[in-house]
Amino acid sequence: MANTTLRWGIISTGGIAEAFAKDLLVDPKTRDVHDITHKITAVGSRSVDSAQSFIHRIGLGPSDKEDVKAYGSYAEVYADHNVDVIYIGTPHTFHYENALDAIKAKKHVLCEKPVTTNAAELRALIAAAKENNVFFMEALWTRFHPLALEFKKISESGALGNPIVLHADLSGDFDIHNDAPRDIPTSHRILDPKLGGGAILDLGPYPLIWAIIALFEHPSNKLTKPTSITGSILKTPITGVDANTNFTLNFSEADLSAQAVLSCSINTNNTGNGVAIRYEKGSIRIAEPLYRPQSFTVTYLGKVNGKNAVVKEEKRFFEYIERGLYFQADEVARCIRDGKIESDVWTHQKSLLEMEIFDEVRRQGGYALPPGVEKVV
Ligand SMILES: NC(=O)C1=CN([C@@H]2O[C@H](COP(=O)(O)OP(=O)(O)OC[C@H]3O[C@@H](n4cnc5c(N)ncnc54)[C@H](OP(=O)(O)O)[C@@H]3O)[C@@H](O)[C@H]2O)C=CC1
Ligand SMILES: O=C1OC[C@@H](O)[C@H](O)[C@H]1O
Repeated sequence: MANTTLRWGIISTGGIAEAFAKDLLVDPKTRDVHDITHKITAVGSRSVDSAQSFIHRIGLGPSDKEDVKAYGSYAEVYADHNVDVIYIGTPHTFHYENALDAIKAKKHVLCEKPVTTNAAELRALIAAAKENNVFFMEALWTRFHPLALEFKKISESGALGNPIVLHADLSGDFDIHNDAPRDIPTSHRILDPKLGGGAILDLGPYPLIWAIIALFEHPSNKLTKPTSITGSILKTPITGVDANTNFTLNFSEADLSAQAVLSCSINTNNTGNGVAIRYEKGSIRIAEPLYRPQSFTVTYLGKVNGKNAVVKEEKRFFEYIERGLYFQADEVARCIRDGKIESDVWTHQKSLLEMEIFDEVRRQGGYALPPGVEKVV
């Protein structure tokens, strides 16, 4: 098969943009991928110095054969004819306007999670992507990991029966209470409500993605939305963002009767339990961290001497070069090559479901973002 080269323009020069750019530069052939190549042709930042320093940090410099442009604005990247697709790594509350600007410039877009601050913004972006005939996807990288693909196969094989209950938590202690000195300032995107701070928008996508794969995507569910969403939020008095959020989803519309119990926190660490899914005939436990697990254990239940017992247990391990952010980039490249405006794996519908759930959990928990932060309501 012919090799397709996708030319990336990177918007912003923060933590995840750097990790993503470095992963893009991992030669696909070392991962046994031969149909696509990724090339970074432009980096845009609010400061040209920052763009230049970013290019240097990711290992592409003036002496490099690659011609990478450093721009002191995002708009110049959208206008660059040597860019096919824009990667957006700005804080959540800028995703809508950055993605819209890129789409209007007829660029394809891969936008960090959470794709927007609410469902209304996302609906507007999906409409804009369709109108401009460009590819648009939320960067839910975990969905593209080989572990997730293998998990899905086993989960849907029928060997375990239908799923019944899923528990998943992703937490991180960001040291929000450490006053002397506070580890993160109140202007940090995790604490600042103007940047969509708090647990639900930042960490919530990860427990949710496992519920989406195991329950929403399960053939017995027939892609029906949760029949109920129940959310509970505990806010931090420091800035009023959600520190501890729990949400429960029931899937009982089609041929499934299953519940997801999900949670995320910014002031304590993970539980140590990862994801646990109990099925009619066994269970699957996925190791932490939920955004990049590297193993899962499948336990099969059966009858031994007439009693319920574990009849088989299998542990599967997965190794990735660097962080594994390139799997989603490969999907983007193949979709664009094939003329698609949407991934079949992480669809617009799934991102929309995610944002609708977060809207409802924030509504029930009383976490409203400051006026003007949500650009479409
Ligand atoms: N997929 C994953 O594993 C991860 C995803 N994320 C997601 O990526 C996004 C960014 O997170 P992260 O990289 O940690 O954030 P950082 O704060 O490290 O970087 C954000 C970058 O956005 C740009 N920016 C534009 N406007 C602002 C503003 N007003 N305040 C701060 N930065 C601004 C800056 O780049 P510049 O100055 O160059 O314009 C900044 O460096 C979030 O939406 C988060 O959810 C985060 C971590 C991991
Ligand atoms: O996407 C993410 O994954 C890892 C977390 O630590 C981070 O806060 C989040 O943005």
